[in-house]
Amino acid sequence: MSIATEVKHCTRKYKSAIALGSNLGKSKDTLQKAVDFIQSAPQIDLIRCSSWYRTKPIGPSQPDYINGCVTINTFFTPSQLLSFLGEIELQFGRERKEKWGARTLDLDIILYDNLIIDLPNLKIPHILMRERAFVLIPLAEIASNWLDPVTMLTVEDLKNNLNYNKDDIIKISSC
Ligand SMILES: Nc1ncnc2c1ncn2[C@@H]1O[C@H](COP(=O)(O)OP(=O)(O)OP(=O)(O)O)[C@@H](O)[C@H]1O
Ligand SMILES: Nc1nc2c(c(=O)[nH]1)N=C(CO)CN2
Repeated sequence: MSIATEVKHCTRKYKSAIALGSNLGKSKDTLQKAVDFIQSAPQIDLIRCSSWYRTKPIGPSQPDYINGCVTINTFFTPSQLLSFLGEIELQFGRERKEKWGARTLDLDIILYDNLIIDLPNLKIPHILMRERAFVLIPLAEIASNWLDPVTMLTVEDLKNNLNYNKDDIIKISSC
């Protein structure tokens, strides 16, 4: 297990997994454009993009989501990556209203190398990743062997441990 309270400066690229979600507006277009944005950053190389899934909302009553995941190699530190993703969310008109409420775009850092990051505004691995089918199913498609540094289980193992209704998460298209 590798615990880091912060990575101050990257002298090499680190692998990271990002979850994307949207349930307001033209969600699939938004997500596709967000992937274009992510890969246009000089500090980022896109490795893989999962399929897109239509998923039932967890939380308050709201429209279905489109969800997916990407893996990247990046020179961004975890905090720089969080700021970069926050800027993209804002560009797509994201407003923070209610917790777990509807949003045009949500970008979460799920994993960053094999590091455990515990900052006030940033927890990696994402604290809810192990219970979210809408994260683990797309992520297992593109990074099944990645080890969660907290449980030392692979993404595939975590996915297989999930209890979820198969009708609540439907693959709709490739990235
Ligand atoms: N791994 C992470 N990825 C993205 N944001 C994170 C992470 N860990 C902590 N945060 C913090 O979570 C804050 C709230 O995020 P956000 O508004 O997207 O929450 P949410 O999408 O409603 O809920 P959830 O975090 O459960 O998906 C962000 O401002 C960020 O500082
Ligand atoms: N299906 C689904 N449900 C959610 C999602 C999401 O991306 N997909 N995001 C949430 C808050 O981040 C809350 N609930």
